[in-house]
Amino acid sequence: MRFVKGHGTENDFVILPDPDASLELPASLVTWLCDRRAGIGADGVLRVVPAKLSAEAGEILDRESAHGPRSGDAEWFMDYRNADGSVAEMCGNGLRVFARYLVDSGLAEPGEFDVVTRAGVRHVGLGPTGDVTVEMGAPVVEGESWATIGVTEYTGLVVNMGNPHLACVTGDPVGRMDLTAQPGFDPAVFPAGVNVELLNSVGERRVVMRVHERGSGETRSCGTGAVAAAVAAARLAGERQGQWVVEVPGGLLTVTLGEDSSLLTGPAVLVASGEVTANHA
Ligand SMILES: N[C@@H](CCC[C@H](N)C(=O)O)C(=O)O
Repeated sequence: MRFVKGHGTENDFVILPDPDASLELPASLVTWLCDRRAGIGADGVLRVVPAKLSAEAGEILDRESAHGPRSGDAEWFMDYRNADGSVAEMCGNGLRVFARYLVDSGLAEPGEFDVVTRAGVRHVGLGPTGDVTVEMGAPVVEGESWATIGVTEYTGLVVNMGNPHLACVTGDPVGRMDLTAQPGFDPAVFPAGVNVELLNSVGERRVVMRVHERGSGETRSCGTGAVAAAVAAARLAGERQGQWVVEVPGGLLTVTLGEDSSLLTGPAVLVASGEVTANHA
């Protein structure tokens, strides 16, 4: 099996090209690929599938066609899996790395194009090298909820980015928090689990964020989480739009909040490629 390894602000992925849509991805294969000792090691897997060969992508494109002609142009479907093998709707850093892979491998021209994700069609923009920007859609704020870390409870904003987030702005320094275990959360609000972001405001339109991701544990960055964090910080500052810098353990992301949209910009790099023989249980 051919693979490429890449990361976006150290949120890392195993990329699996699947040009004829023949690759099966049982959870056991994904967890083995993502295993940092027994496998390649990653926070998730990105399967690269031609949209026209994927029934799932076809359904998404049909559903989206009402939103405009652009969606029909998407050539590639990003099949994203978390490190535990679970399927997620969307991955912002993954999509930036996915786009970088398409351009670097000659499957897409530098510039702008669309990619199908389970959360819908997403527009990406990138040059032959450098940062990648993703149009992340409109963040949907669905009220407030709580998360617990140890005995401490944090209040946060429920933000739907296609996938579920709870973004908690706090005065407790996030650098000192123990995010090794899944934070407690309200299963009535998040029946399918949640990605939990903890953040401190550290300047004008600048936050420091750590995240515990559903299905992957603590990661060094989360793109959808960075947008959710910017939305929470903006609301607290009485703002709705503008550009926010989100410092994550793996680097810096820029989030631009618009009236009905959001953009995520940051680095996306490919670091290795090779052949792997699946020998998972
Ligand atoms: N790291 C991703 C989010 C990946 C999916 C998430 N763990 C979920 O289950 O919703 C990002 O960069 O957005």
